[in-house]
Amino acid sequence: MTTHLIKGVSVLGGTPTDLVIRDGVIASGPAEGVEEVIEAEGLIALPGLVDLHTHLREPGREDAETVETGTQAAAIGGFTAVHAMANTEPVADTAGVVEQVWRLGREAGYCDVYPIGAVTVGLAGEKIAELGAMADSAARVRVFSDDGHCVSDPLLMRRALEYVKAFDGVIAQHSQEPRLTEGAQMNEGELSGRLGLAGWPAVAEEAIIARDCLLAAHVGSRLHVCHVSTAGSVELIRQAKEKGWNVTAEVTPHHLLLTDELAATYDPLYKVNPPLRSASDVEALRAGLADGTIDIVATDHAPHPHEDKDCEWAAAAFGMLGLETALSVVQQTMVDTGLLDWAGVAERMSYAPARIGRLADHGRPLEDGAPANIVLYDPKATRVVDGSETASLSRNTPYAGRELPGRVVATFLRGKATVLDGKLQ
Ligand SMILES: NC(=O)N[C@@H](CC(=O)O)C(=O)O
Repeated sequence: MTTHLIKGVSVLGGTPTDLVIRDGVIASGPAEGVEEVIEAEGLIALPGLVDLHTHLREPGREDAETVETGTQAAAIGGFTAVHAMANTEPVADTAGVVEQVWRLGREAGYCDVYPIGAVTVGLAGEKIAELGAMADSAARVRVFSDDGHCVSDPLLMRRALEYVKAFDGVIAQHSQEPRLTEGAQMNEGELSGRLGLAGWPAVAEEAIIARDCLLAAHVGSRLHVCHVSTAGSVELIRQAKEKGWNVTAEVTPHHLLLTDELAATYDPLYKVNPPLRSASDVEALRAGLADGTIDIVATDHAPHPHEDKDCEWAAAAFGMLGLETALSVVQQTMVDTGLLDWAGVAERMSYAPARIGRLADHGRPLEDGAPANIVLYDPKATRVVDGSETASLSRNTPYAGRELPGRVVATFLRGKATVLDGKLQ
């Protein structure tokens, strides 16, 4: 394995220093035997990013994404670990499917893949899946989610929360009261009325979050709230944390930047679950992420082939790409606004998601002896996003034509460069 010297890099935005990567770890002592030097003046080194919420689509929808293309997109975005959501075909609700996804990730070699197990069989919300078998499998599943669907039955949710305590698991809930969102197309408000699209009320998200926080506290288990999108949700999570309950939460990059005003274009690129919300929700999400109420940024990378997006709004699939642009959007919304420093970004995009997923080798400070999972990032670069150039198999980025700051220059997975000079290796 190549020994790298990264010269003059600013670790988490601190004073420039040299980093040596030898035999897959960050090495101490003099830079002996260096084979490749990376001049990193002006670049920031962060621990490899960890995504708790990625849709890789394999098995079943390899026309939208495969484990290989999705992890290539992840590496380009600076990620060294992704959690793969369970809504594949077949659903990842057995040890066999999660092991298949885990193995495909290892074979591709761009990024570690940690499969998420479904909470209920077939995501149908009727019967608890084989959570223990998935936890005991080679994939060592710790995160369980029916994402795309809410575990709406309170008794099933209670049982799932109780069940995962045995192996220190967590239920990642897609908080959406189904009866309140039947046929919903976009955020409920004055704009949905004007556009004639069925509204998706904030309370549909908030009612489930409130219920689940109470359930998690009642049984003493771990709850993770997926893609928080409203100001009211932030407030509920704040209250749960004040009470000391074991609740964590994520926000997506798109909910930190984009608003429901974009639905006025009727362009399904902006159709997503949960929907883009109002400017005041965006402000509350940014504040919640800054003060730690929301623990992490997770991409909810949701690739869809063009035939599922290139159609009228009501018929289009929900979801947007996120892996390749996440760090830039976080820079624009949180760092360039003064809400977070780079250490704060490392906490929310690497350390904390690794803790929630119980990952040992990711989300570690860039210290001697730590696995060399590293991203080198140029915060001064800018680019206009080209929607036709994605490592992802799909093209449904909501940022096409938008100028975003920053550029991932290199990504290292256990000392092996997966990206160098912005290009996949
Ligand atoms: N987030 C999305 O808009 N889409 C997700 C699942 C979902 O509907 O939540 C997907 O799998 O496409």
